[in-house]
Amino acid sequence: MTTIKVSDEQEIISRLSSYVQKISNDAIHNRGKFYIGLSGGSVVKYLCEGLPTVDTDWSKWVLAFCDERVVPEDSDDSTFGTYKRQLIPKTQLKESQFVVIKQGVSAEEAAKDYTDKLKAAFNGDDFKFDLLLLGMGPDGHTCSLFPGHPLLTETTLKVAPITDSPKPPPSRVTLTYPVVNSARNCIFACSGAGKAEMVKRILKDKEDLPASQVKPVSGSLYWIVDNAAAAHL
Ligand SMILES: O=C(O)[C@H](O)[C@@H](O)[C@H](O)[C@H](O)COP(=O)(O)O
Repeated sequence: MTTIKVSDEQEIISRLSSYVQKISNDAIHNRGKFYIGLSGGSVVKYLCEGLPTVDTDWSKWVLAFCDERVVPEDSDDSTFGTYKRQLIPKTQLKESQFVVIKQGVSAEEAAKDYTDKLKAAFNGDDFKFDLLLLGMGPDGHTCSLFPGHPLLTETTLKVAPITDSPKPPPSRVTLTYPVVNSARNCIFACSGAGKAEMVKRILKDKEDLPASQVKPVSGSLYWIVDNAAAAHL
C-alpha cells in the first residue's frame, strides 16, 4: 500500500490524473484495452476535472462503475448521468464505452443485468479491472459496502443489489470484494477535514472498516490524501 500526501484538492486531481494516464497507457500497450471502474461522490469532481487532461487513446477505454445508484439517468443522483453530462463532452469518450445499469428496474434486476453486461465487456466471468477509482465515506464505506452490512461478506455475487443503503439514495448496485480485490490497481482519493478522522482510523489505527478491506490480491493499492484529510496521520 502506498500513501501519497498532497497539499490540496487540486493536487489530488493532478496526481490522480497522472496515475490514470500511466495505468491506462500500460494497459492499452500490454492488453489493448483499459478497464476502469468509476465511483460517485466527491471522486466525480476529481475525474471530471482531471481526466480531460490525460494523454491516452480514449477509444480503448471501457468504463464501468464501482457502484451506481438505481435512479433515472437524468437524475442528479445518477453517477453515470453526471459523468455523461460533465465528462463525456470534455473528452473523446463515447457513451457506448460505458457499462451502465438498466433503467426502470429494481436493484435486484439492475444487478443481474449489470453482471451480464460486465460478462460481455470482459469476455467472461473474470471481471479484472485495470483500475478502480474509489471514494471513502465519512463512515468508512467504499463502493456501496457499508459498515455492518451483510454485503461485506458476500463472496458469491460479483455485483450485488442493495436497497437499504444508509447513504441516500437507498437503492444501488455495487461490486463486491471478490471483484474489487482482483483489480490490478485501486486508488482512493480523499480530501478535506471531513475525512480526517476516518483516514486516521483506517490508515493509522488499522481499524477493520469497509475501506480497509480493499486489499487487491495481486494488485497495487494507493491512497491519495490531502493535508486536511491527513491531519491526524
Ligand atoms: O455512490 C456513491 O455514493 C459513491 O460511489 C460512493 O462509493 C462514494 O465514493 C463514497 O460514498 C464517498 O463519497 P464522498 O467522497 O462524496 O464522501
